[in-house]
Amino acid sequence: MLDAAAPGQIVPVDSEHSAIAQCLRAGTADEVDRLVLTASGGPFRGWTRAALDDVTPEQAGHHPTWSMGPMITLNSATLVNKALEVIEAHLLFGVDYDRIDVTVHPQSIVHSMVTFVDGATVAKASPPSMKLPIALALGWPDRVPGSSRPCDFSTASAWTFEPVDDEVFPAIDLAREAGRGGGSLTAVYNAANEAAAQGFFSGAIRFPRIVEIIGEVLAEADEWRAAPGTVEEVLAADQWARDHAARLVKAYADGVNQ
Ligand SMILES: NC(=O)C1=CN([C@@H]2O[C@H](COP(=O)(O)OP(=O)(O)OC[C@H]3O[C@@H](n4cnc5c(N)ncnc54)[C@H](OP(=O)(O)O)[C@@H]3O)[C@@H](O)[C@H]2O)C=CC1
Ligand SMILES: CC(=O)[C@@H](O)[C@H](O)COP(=O)(O)O
Repeated sequence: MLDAAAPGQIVPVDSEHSAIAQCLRAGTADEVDRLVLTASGGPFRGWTRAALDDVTPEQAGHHPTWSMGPMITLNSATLVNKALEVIEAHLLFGVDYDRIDVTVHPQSIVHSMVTFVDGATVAKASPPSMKLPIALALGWPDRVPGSSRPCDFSTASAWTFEPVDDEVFPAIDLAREAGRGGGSLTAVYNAANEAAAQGFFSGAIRFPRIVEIIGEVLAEADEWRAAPGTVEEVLAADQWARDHAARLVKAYADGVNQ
């Protein structure tokens, strides 16, 4: 898709990538040091790995700051949403995985940031609403007046940032590995997640198994490391990963390591 698009033809709508696109206006491509994606941390921020074993689909369906559909809400809870956003940021902005960070910002007001080579970090802030990024994408590169209410600095508020707990939430590390691996591995990651998520929604597997299954599918995915020549090859990788993840879901549901 990136190869087929004309320069500037793809305008991001997702709040994080919209924020990065806005921050990037503050400098040249050569002046970019790091991209910093913000994550709410989801409903289970601060939980232990053991506590996640008993999470229900209903609990995973309650996002702390955004009202979204069931799949992206579950992906936010596993941090797979942020993992996919890291992959997307790499593809959209051409920045190496080593230079894309994630920070947990539970208030979801700073939607992402760019750090430049002189040490300046430019952040994009607005109350959590998709109206602004959608309006900006429609009007791009012009801003649409009144598309969202701005931050209110007349009352006290605190914006906090903390590191991701990669031990409890390994989804982002796995995505970086898949991205660095190249080929169709990121498609494998996405498809394995979708199949494992269905397993969780149906009650076949526990919550932490979703990301464990992604890791297990990726560990067997060496045949998909080659750069795909056609869309059909990507779809074949997608189907292979869905089938493999579904087999793992069934094995867990049948009692192995559940
Ligand atoms: N909601 C938000 O604030 C944000 C959403 N996004 C992204 O936007 C997308 C939509 O999210 P959201 O609106 O929250 O999700 P919803 O679950 O509310 O909506 C998803 C829609 O996609 C349709 N759909 C799902 N699978 C297929 C398919 N195979 N073929 C055709 N239609 C399909 C569903 O149809 P049906 O109802 O019939 O199943 C549904 O109408 C996601 O990719 C999400 O990551 C990104 C940033 C923010
Ligand atoms: C609204 C939006 O753009 C989502 O991507 C949202 O940011 C997801 O929240 P998490 O940060 O919890 O993944």
